[in-house]
Formats: sequence, C-alpha cells, structure tokens
Amino acid sequence: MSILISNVTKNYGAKHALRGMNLTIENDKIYGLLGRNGAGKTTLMKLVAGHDLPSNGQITINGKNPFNNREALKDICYISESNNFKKRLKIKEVLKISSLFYPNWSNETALRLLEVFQLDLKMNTKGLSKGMESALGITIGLASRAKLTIFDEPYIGLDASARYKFYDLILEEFEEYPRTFVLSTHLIDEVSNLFEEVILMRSGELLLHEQTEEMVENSMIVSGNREKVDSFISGKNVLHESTLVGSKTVILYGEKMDLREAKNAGIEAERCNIQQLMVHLTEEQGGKMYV
Ligand SMILES: Nc1ncnc2c1ncn2[C@@H]1O[C@H](COP(=O)(O)OP(=O)(O)OP(=O)(O)O)[C@@H](O)[C@H]1O
Repeated sequence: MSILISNVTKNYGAKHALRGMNLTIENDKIYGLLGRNGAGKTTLMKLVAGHDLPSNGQITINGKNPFNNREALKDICYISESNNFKKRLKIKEVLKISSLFYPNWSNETALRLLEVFQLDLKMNTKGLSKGMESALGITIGLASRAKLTIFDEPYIGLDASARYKFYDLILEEFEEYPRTFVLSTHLIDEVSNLFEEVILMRSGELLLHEQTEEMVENSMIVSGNREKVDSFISGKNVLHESTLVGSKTVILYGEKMDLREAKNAGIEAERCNIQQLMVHLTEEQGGKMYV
C-alpha cells in the first residue's frame, strides 16, 4: 500500500489548517503523529481517511484519491477520539457492520478484545461511558486488520491500565499481522517506545519526519558549569536553555550528537526523550524546519 501526501493544503475559511504537507507513509510501520493542539494532526488524518478533500494538493492511496472511494477505504480504519459509532446500536451490530466493511476483519480478535475491555455484545452504544466507547473504538481498529489503521487520541476516558493494555495489543497485533499504524497522541511518554518513526507537525506544517532512534540520537541535554556549557554549545543548534546559579542546562538538536564529546569537555550529557523533543522543537515559532 502506498500513501502519498503531496503538497497538501487545507483551509477552513481563513484558517490554514494544513500548509504544503508532503509526506509518504510506508508499509508495516508504527508512526507517531505528534504536535501541539491545533497543529493539524486530525485534519491530516481525516484527509488520508477520505473523510474530506484537501483545498489544494493531492492524497493518493495506491494511486487513488481516497475521498468517497469505497474500494480504497476498505484498507483504512480511522478511529477518532469520539463519535465513531451511531448511537443506538448494539455492540454486536457494530461488529457485524465492521466485519462486512473490512475484508481482513478478525472476529476472533474482536471477541477477545471485548473480553479484555469487559464489554458485552448486548450493550448498546448509547449507554457506553467515555472509556467504554474508546475501548470499543480500539477493538474495531485492531480487529479491522486494515492495512492502514489510524488512531486519533483513542484513549479518552480510558484508565492507565486499559491504556497500557491497548499499547500491548497494538504491538502484539503488529507482530502477528504486520501493517501500518498511525497513532496521534499527547501521552507521548506512555507510547513513544512503540513508534518506529515520528511525524511532528507545527502550525499546519511538517516540522520533522524521522526514525525515532535517529531523533533521539540527534538530541542531547548538557548541563554543568556555565562557561563550559556555553563554550560547548557554541555553533550548535540550541532548542532550550535554563540557568540556575552558576550552572546551565541546554537542550541541543542536530546531526548525531556525540555524548562523549560533551563528557570530554567536562559536562554532563544525556539523550532527550521524545516528549521533551516534541515540546522544545515545537516551541520555536517561525523557527527551523527539520525536513
Ligand atoms: N471544521 C473546522 N472548521 C474550522 N476550523 C477547523 C476545523 N477543523 C479544524 N480546524 C482548525 O484547524 C486547525 C487544526 O486543527 P486540528 O484539529 O487538525 O489540530 P490537531 O493537531 O488535531 O489538534 P489537537 O491536538 O488539539 O486535537 C485548528 O486551528 C482548528 O481550529
């Protein structure tokens, strides 16, 4: 399956939700789609899932426009944070409808997940709590076995233990039936170990698209004596700095940051995590782009 996003712009009136997005989504990878509130993540995912049309540019799934294209949409399951199901359907009916739509649907997976999340086939979607509705969304997303499954913050109302179950289930499914997952989340610390690649958006633009490992290796937090730190960071790309009495802490981002080089300069150095990088990379308004 080839998913190409070429120079895509999406405007809502005067609001530019997406501007000139270029992105290729490859087969059999787990992507983290990250960015601050309003960065354009949901807009992008809805376009890929064929729910809407770009204002400009093109999205193609195997060469075809996904908008209103039933054939292309069989391979895409988009689960958003809420309103995934018509109210007043029994869970049993939701499963039936989904099984008719998705060609690779696994009823066995669906029934197992309902049990994991303590949902009952006879329950009505109208009476579900927020957490139960999320659990049903996750069940449909995973049981669909769609070639591309998009989860847009699907955890509203889920407690921590149910969320960790969800993360384990994604990995389990991915290992058994490799396919592409795109996960948009603000709970980055919880889930970033799942991401093979990170897509980071800022103000409707693609700020960075990188392998997770590479992204971490391009980062460094240095701290220590202020003069030593200042001398070390000279000429490097600084994302953030803070000073406390005589000591300074700086977050750097650039090509292959060498921890030994910092340690040899007499300062402490470690890698950043994805959450810290997302916060500081998106802070630089009007700053650099990393694609
Ligand atoms: N239907 C709409 N009408 C008008 N503006 C919209 C519409 N949908 C999105 N927007 C605007 O487009 C921008 C991007 O919104 P989007 O929902 O894609 O962001 P997001 O990255 O998913 O945010 P969040 O993390 O808060 O869910 C925002 O400024 C939002 O207000």
